[in-house]
Amino acid sequence: MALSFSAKLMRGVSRCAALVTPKTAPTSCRYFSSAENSRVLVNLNDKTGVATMQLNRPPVNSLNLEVLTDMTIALDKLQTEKDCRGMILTSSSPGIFCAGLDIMEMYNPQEDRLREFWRTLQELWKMMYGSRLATIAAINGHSPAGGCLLSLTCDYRIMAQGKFTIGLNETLLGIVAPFWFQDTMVNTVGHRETERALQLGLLYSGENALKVGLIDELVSPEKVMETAEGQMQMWLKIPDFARQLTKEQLRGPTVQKLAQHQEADIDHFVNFITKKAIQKSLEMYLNMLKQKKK
Ligand SMILES: CCCCC/C=C\CCCC/C=C/C(=O)SCCNC(=O)CCNC(=O)[C@H](O)C(C)(C)COP(=O)(O)OP(=O)(O)OC[C@H]1O[C@@H](n2cnc3c(N)ncnc32)[C@H](O)[C@@H]1OP(=O)(O)O
Repeated sequence: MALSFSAKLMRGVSRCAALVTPKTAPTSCRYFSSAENSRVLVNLNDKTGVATMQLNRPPVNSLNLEVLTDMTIALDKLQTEKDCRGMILTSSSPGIFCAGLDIMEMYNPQEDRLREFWRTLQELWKMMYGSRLATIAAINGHSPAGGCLLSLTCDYRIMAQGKFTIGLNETLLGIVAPFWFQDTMVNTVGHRETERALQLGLLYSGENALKVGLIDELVSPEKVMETAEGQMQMWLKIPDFARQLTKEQLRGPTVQKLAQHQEADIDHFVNFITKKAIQKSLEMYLNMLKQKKK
């Protein structure tokens, strides 16, 4: 019998439930996952109640099924820690926050895995967008497509200055951002800017992202984490209950919309991605990425 998503989550939680506390760790800092080969590195500072989650899948932190699953498990675990109040999402590879979904998950896919991949992304998005935690994205590098989406699920975004770009560029790959990607963008920058950005597949510079409100602050790369930590202190001055209910009122309807159409959205995604023309577009985009190096 197929396991429900939550059953799979519980299985995953029990597999990685042991908290690892390396001898070198400060006593206030608990490591949920610190092995260098973990795809997601998570630690919780018991003194501040703030967790840090680092994407750790070099070279570009593209999101495959395993990374999405690990993030979902880690977030679930943090949310059940009653003393955890905030989370900073960042990357262990300065220069690349996240290259978005792993295109290899969508290119020549096996249908079962493709379905599981999309469902896991949906679940992660729902958990992140509706999280009881105050969440801040410390965007320390490029953040296209799914990378931009991840940052948009946070309550506040701080990006590193430099040549990095951010945006929902799906149309450049010949694919379409689904309604819940669009909703997240509309809720952040408004309808008109989303129309322009998504149709053109705009990748914004940090300066332009700041102008349209896609990010909240643009700071030098070495200041990204300390700015995130400082900002988090402000968010945590607000009583959790009041902040969480306010977030729920503002974001709940958007989360509910996906929850109500989740199965149809998976069918739609699978039908769309497996079309010959879409596979051709993905192939051309992958070739373009490879050519760029030569
Ligand atoms: C009508 C309703 C429709 C319903 C739904 C239908 C459709 C579904 C929509 C799906 C939504 C999709 C969301 C996505 O996130 S798609 C992914 C989009 N991502 C990108 O466009 C980013 C592509 N990557 C880059 O632009 C660059 O890699 C970079 C992030 C700027 C970093 O540049 P650089 O440091 O120069 O690294 P390289 O380009 O050399 O990359 C290193 C290797 O990594 C491979 N790579 C890069 N990105 C990805 C990726 N997203 N997935 C898989 N692989 C990736 C790249 O090819 C290099 O590989 P190599 O070393 O083997 O050559």
